[in-house]
Amino acid sequence: MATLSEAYTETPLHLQHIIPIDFDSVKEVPESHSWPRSGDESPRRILSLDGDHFSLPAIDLDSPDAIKMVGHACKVMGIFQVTNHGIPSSLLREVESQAWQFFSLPAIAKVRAVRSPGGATGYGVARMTPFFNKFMWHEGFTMMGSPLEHAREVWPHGYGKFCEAMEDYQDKMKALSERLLAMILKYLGISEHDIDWPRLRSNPCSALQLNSYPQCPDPGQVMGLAPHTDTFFLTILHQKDSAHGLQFHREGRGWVPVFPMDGALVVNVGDMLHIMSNAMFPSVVHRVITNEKRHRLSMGYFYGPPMDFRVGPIHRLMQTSGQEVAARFRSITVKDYVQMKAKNLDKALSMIRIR
Ligand SMILES: C=C1C[C@]23C[C@@]1(O)CC[C@H]2[C@@]12CCC[C@@](C)(C(=O)O1)[C@H]2[C@@H]3C(=O)O
Ligand SMILES: O=C(O)CCC(=O)C(=O)O
Ligand SMILES: [Fe+2]
Repeated sequence: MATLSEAYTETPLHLQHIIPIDFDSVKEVPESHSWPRSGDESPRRILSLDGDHFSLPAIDLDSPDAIKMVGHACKVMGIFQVTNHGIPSSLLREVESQAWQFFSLPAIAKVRAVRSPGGATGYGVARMTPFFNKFMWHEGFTMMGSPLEHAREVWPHGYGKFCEAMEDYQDKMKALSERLLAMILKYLGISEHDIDWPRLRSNPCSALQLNSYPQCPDPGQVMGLAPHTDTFFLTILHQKDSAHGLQFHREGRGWVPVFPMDGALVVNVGDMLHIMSNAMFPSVVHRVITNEKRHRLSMGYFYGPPMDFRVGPIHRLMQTSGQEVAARFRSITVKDYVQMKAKNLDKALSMIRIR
């Protein structure tokens, strides 16, 4: 069966710029990284916070109402926070510390772990970079399972702790993703008979992405991560301490900041859950802005179905109270959707939309 990395090898080569600039050596923002200062997409454009403090709901996963609250948050916002998620804080600290050690290395050392052209894992700019005419103030490190192959290039004699922490984190994130997905399906009234649940869980596509947003001399000019939706079912994000930067887009309100909450993880709906829920759950558009004083780190875990799984609106959802609801998307294999997204980014969803 094809793997997620194999799906990416078909991304056209001209869509690949890979190595980030050496942020330590730049004293002012180069033209290549300077985004328009005005307009909706400007990094400066945010929700006016005066008198309008908005905080993302934090759901206690151990609460008896957790299923209802998770489902409701998926429906109205497509993004929420969770507490009592079962990820030990010691592991979160260890992953932060390992990520920090990696991104603090000189550029020449990080490049030893660079993502190969057509590859999916390793160090580099965000995959979506070629869709924008400016670069982002960001560097990332992507893993799908063990990061050994890259880590031993960076630390030939000391890669053990990095690999151990990243593998343990991915195992625990996978379990949490399964738990959240099960809650979401339960909320939707979907049983194991309505969906091939064992196969869905058998060989999921997943990735861990470490994100680094170095401090920037002029944050209003740069974009940490440009607006996008995530491809898979859901993303679980951990933000290191209090440096904020993540914003999501809300119709009629603009860009809403997500302030990190100690001990909470951010969960957002991705395209595949949007498709399977027949657009009941929005695949939330989000972006990241940077800080002048703080270097920000985040870790995103992406969880989706196996590569050969067909995603489409769940049939059961289209038969509510005896009435047939029309499917809003055609079904597509995960592999084809990943490739479509790699070639078309935000146009991919509309390419499979029926109505
Ligand atoms: C599994 C993945 C999702 C992702 C591409 C990737 O292979 C690993 C990194 C992910 C990320 C993070 C930044 C935004 C994004 C659009 C990108 O360019 O790389 C997402 C990708 C995605 O969800 O499609
Ligand atoms: O760094 C963040 O807060 C968000 C990262 C993100 O959107 C991603 O990795 O897809
Ligand atoms: Fe994202």
